[in-house]
Amino acid sequence: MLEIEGLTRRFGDVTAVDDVSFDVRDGILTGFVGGNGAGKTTTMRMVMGVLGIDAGRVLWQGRPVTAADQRRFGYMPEERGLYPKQRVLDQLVYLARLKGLPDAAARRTAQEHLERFGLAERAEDRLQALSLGNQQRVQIIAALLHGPTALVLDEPFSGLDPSAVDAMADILREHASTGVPVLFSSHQLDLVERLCDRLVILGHGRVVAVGGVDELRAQGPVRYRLALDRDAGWVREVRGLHVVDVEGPVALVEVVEDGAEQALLREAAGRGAVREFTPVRPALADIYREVAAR
Ligand SMILES: Nc1ncnc2c1ncn2[C@@H]1O[C@H](COP(=O)(O)OP(=O)(O)OP(=O)(O)O)[C@@H](O)[C@H]1O
Repeated sequence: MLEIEGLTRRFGDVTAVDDVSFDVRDGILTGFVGGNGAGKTTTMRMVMGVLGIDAGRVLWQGRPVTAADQRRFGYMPEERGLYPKQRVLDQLVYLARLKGLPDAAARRTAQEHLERFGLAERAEDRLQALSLGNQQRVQIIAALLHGPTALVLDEPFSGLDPSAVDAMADILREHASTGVPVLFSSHQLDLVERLCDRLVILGHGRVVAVGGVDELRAQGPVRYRLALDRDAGWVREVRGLHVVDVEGPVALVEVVEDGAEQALLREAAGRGAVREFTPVRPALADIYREVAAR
């Protein structure tokens, strides 16, 4: 397990990361989300030891992380940083060897990963000849080649087409299922919701929410969808509700005062047929908007 304890980093007057604490647990996919400039990249850089820490510490398996531990992690930095002019396979073999794999094993694992990401035919191309999405796939492979003990990935899904997103998601799940802790940042909340077990939401350098996706969703507003056989515009008059949307006979409302949903249902039943009255779990995007606005 990776434990991040009170990490803080300032750039001049800006406190980019301010007393940030959370765990990245073994065998679990942890999504790291937050608006532009929230401090995700800065936090990941400190975890990987490529940026100095002003306060706080990073623990790996219960003790302060060492450079040797960090070398065994798989890291996909925001700035990427492969060599555009080098051939794809040569580059991956070189990187795998740097991580300590013998030549034959390095070649075999690089080829297997290229195959998996649909890039086997591009192995002899220079990186710069590949599309940006394919360059991104190569970058991901570079982080995975050596059988990392933890994964720290900065926006691994950005720029990928849907089939590469699926391949990437499968690979992250696979790594997690072998007990590896996986932390990845993303702006794609639908993807994070689909993929993650846990979530850390950062806002202005601070942790604003952390927990299981279902747990966070359960803390969100309680909404109901009401479908009638006639216009539902009158729901705006019901006390204790926030009307999110009304379109003809269908309304989406949020309960502000306990019990308001019962009053709503009674009123609806008195006015005609109720075709549907169901609780709606808020999407992660709604939770995110709510906590980010705090
Ligand atoms: N090297 C640096 N020098 C000065 N300020 C920096 C530096 N790196 C980051 N910052 C500032 O720190 C804050 C956090 O930036 P960071 O890149 O960590 O956020 P982020 O959550 O990764 O954002 P994004 O989603 O846009 O990539 C921002 O205000 C940024 O301008």
